[in-house]
Amino acid sequence: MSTVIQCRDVIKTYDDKKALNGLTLDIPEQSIVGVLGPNGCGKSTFFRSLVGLVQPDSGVLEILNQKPNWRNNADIAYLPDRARWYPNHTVRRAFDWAESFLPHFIREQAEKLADFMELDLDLKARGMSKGQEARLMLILCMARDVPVVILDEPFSGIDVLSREQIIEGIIDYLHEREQTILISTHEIHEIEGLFDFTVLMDKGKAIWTGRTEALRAEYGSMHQVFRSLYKRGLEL
Ligand SMILES: Nc1ncnc2c1ncn2[C@@H]1O[C@H](COP(=O)(O)OP(=O)(O)OP(=O)(O)O)[C@@H](O)[C@H]1O
Repeated sequence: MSTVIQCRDVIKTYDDKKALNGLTLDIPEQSIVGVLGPNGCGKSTFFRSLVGLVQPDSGVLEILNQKPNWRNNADIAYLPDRARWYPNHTVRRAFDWAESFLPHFIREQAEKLADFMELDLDLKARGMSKGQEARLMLILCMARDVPVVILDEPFSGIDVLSREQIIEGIIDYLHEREQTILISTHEIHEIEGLFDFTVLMDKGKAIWTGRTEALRAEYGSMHQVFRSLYKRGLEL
């Protein structure tokens, strides 16, 4: 299977802190990838590097067979952590904006997802709960027909019941599409069934990468995975 992302010995230092400390991994195309690890292990820095928002100090990083650059960002949907929407815009206006400015945005798909996630098109961002705003941001990425979707903690702020409902629905939706989807999350126990492929990070490195079924076969439950692989215990 061909790879869509390749990283070799990528290092990124902030002041004297190594956010990425020799990150090496390959991500196969058309897979749903969980990028997991404790707070501060470098997940967001990895994602920001993939869209060119962060320049690594050294190492090799390629996405869609190119170094990250603004031109191939048209083919990547990226949801940053802590993303917010313009307070005065309704969901409908956000979709108008996305239709004009986001390459490969499919409005019909966005409206289907909004309906499915019970997000009223007339709701303004300033009147939204944290969870409703998180749904809007998720839809703006998921409604794009691009080869790579990168979601940095897309479920934070969404309550457990809604999260389960949304996740169940998007499993079918995602498996119908020929995209590579990277998702970082701390909600591991609820969504581990979603991932074909898992990257476990710690201290700026990938400490395990591979098919999720191989991870389970090697370690058992995700709980056991984290007990075995993270000496600091369960911090997710
Ligand atoms: N702009 C920055 N300036 C200084 N340090 C930073 C910056 N961004 C990240 N860091 C540091 O780099 C390390 C990795 O941060 P990063 O946000 O990539 O981790 P993370 O795995 O996404 O964490 P979390 O799960 O808490 O979101 C942390 O120690 C963080 O404090």
